[in-house]
Amino acid sequence: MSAQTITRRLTQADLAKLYASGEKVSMFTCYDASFARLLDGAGVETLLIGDSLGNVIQGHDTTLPVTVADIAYHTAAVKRGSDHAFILADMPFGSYQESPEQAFRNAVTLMAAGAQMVKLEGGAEMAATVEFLTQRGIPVCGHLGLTPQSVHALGGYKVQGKGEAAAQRLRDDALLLQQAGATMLVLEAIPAALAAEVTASLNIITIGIGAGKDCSGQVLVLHDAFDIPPGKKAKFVRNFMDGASSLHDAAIRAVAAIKDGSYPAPEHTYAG
Ligand SMILES: Nc1nc(=O)c2c([nH]1)NC[C@@H]1CN(c3ccc(C(=O)N[C@@H](CCC(=O)O)C(=O)O)cc3)CN21
Ligand SMILES: CC(C)C(=O)C(=O)O
Ligand SMILES: [Mg+2]
Repeated sequence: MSAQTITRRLTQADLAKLYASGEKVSMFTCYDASFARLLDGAGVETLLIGDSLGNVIQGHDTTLPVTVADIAYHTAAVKRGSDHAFILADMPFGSYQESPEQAFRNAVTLMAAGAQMVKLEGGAEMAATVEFLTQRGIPVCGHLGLTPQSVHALGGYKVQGKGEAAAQRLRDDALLLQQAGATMLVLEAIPAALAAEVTASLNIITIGIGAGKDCSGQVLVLHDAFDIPPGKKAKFVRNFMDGASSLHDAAIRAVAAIKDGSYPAPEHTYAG
C-alpha cells in the first residue's frame, strides 16, 4: 500500500512497510503549522523539526543555541498543521550527550509535544543512550556523517567518511546504532558509495542529505529546497522552485524526484 492512500497519521510501522516495498521515503524539515499543512498536502511522508531551525528560523550561524523548549514549540506547531506525516524531532545540542537519563528526560518533552520519534547525533558513544530510550518506548533515529552539533570539533561543515579509517568508523557506528535499537538513520554529507554500502548492510531506513541516491530516503531542508534566504548552499541543495508554479507544486516535484530517484543527481553528490 502506498503511503499516499493512508489518510490517518503515518506510524513507524507504515514507514517500515514503505521501506520493505523498496519505495523511497520522503522527508522535509518543517518548523511551523503553515508549511506542515503545505507539505502534508503534497504527500511528504515525514516532517523533521530539525535543529537547523537555529539557522533558518533564528538566524544563528550554528545549531548550537537551539533549546529543547524551541524544538518542543515548533514540534507542537507542525503537529497541529499536519494530519498525515510522521513527526520526527531533533534533540538539540546539550540535551542528550550528558547521560541516558538526561536524554530520556528531554526526549519525553519532545514526545509530549507531538514527536513520534527523536533524532540524535553520534555513533558508538551514543549507543547506550539509544538503547536506554528505545527500551523505554521512545523510537530513535540516529544521525552520522556531518553532525552539525559537532561543527567546532569537525572544523567546519565538511564532508565526512573520507578515507578508509573514517569510512570504517562510520560503518561500525551505523551497525552499533541499529543494534542499540535505532529504527532510522540520517546520513549527512558522506561519499555516495559509503552511504550505499551502509544502507545495504542495515535493515533500518537510511535517510540521506548529501549522501547520494542509494539511501532508503532523502531529507530536504525546507528553506534550501524552496530557495528561501539566507542561503550559502551546500552541494546537495536543489532549488525545487526552479520551474515550479507554486510552493505546493515545488513540494509535489520534490516528492516525485525523491520517489523516482532523480534527486539527488550526480551534481548533488560527493565522490569518495
Ligand atoms: N539551511 C540549512 N541547510 C542545511 O543543510 C543545514 C543547516 N541549514 N544548518 C545545519 C546544517 C549545516 N549544514 C551544512 C552546511 C554547509 C555545508 C557545506 O557547505 N558543505 C560543503 C562541503 C565542502 C567540504 O567538504 O570541504 C559543500 O560544498 O557542499 C554542508 C552542510 C547542514 N545543515
Ligand atoms: C538536515 C537535517 C538532517 C537536520 O538534522 C536538521 O535539519 O536539523
Ligand atoms: Mg539537525
